[in-house]
Amino acid sequence: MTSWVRDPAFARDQPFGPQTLPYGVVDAGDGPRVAVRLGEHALVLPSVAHDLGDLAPLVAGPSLDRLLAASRVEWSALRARLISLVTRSGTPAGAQLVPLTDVRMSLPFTVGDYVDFFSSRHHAENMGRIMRPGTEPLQPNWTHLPVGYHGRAGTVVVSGTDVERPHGQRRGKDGPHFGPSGRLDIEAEVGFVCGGPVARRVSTSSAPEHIFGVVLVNDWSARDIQGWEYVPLGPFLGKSFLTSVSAWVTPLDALAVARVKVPDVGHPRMPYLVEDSPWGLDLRLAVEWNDTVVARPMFAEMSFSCAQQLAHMTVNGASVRPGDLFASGTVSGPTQTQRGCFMELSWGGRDRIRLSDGSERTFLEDGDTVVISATAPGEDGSVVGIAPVEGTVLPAVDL
Ligand SMILES: O=C(O)/C=C/C(=O)CC(=O)CC(=O)O
Ligand SMILES: [Ca+2]
Ligand SMILES: [Mg+2]
Repeated sequence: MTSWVRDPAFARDQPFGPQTLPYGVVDAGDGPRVAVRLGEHALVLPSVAHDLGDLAPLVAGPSLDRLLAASRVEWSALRARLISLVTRSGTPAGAQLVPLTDVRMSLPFTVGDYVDFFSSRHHAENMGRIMRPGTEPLQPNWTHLPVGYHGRAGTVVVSGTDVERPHGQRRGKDGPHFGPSGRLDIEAEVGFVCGGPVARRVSTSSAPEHIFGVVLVNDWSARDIQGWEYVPLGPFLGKSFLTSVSAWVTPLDALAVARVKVPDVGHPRMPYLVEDSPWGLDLRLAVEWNDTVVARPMFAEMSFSCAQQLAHMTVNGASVRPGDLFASGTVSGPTQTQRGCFMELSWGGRDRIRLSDGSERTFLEDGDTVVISATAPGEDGSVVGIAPVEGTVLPAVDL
């Protein structure tokens, strides 16, 4: 039986086949509406409200906020209903299936609190070697807890938003200078979108009740601003100017087959960080710089899982609520071509990175475009996609 959806990209061997079904918010000229991605099309969900029955109100609003505020039971029920709807042969009455080229995407949910972790051992060690030569690359806390900082939720934007080069202070030989960043960088990360009931002290085993799904994150970073400002309190203006996320949220349910154990850290984890079932994820990222793939970071290398990060974030009594977003930290692997930022790829600006047009780079130039994409293994040999996150650098404004 073939599906009523006629789109060659809506196939199980393609990232956005019926095994994925990510949610986003599209505007096809009649305002923002919740949709599910089918290959290179968006199915506008209010148009099939009749088939969604009692679950239709979850996707009736202008964002994913109501869906996020529901529960894992409802998320799984809606997904099951959608799978049967998009794989049947008969077109549902009223179904509005729009090519992605005809819609404008918006930020799919209202971002609550935003946290950025630092859970790649390779990234942490490389940054230590580059930024703090001659010292131990890992701080003594690193293997014991997922190091992180609270970021700026209000500057999280949807994929496709331009990135204006930020101004700021940086270190100079004769004291600090002010001006446009000369070391604008990316950070390829995986973001976890929270949902479900407001909760505190979330255990690793109940973390999936509070994690709706996954996006890709580009944590744009101005290394010169960061290097001058961030001791001892951590990143501030060097990262708060913009953080980009995918336009589509891949449900955690789509990643069941991709679950893997996180690597050992060399000693037992504290009890609140022990997992009774593994929540590492085998996501394979690709970083494209002006059409050249410059890195293929492996998320399975991350030393702390999303469940451990959420457990840690709430163990002190802090609450998590729908719309909160936490990012994994830059995803870097052990090899040179698995590094998730240009600071590492160029080793602090020492080495030049060659692009396919023959040009060379260390950090971002005005007009450059970066696209981060990812896939994961799905059921029965299928492939699950995490929608790409893309941005183009604009020159700094005149101040
Ligand atoms: O180790 C450093 O000096 C700096 C590290 C970062 O900038 C990384 C950060 O923002 C967290 C992460 O993405 O892993
Ligand atoms: Ca980061
Ligand atoms: Mg940022």
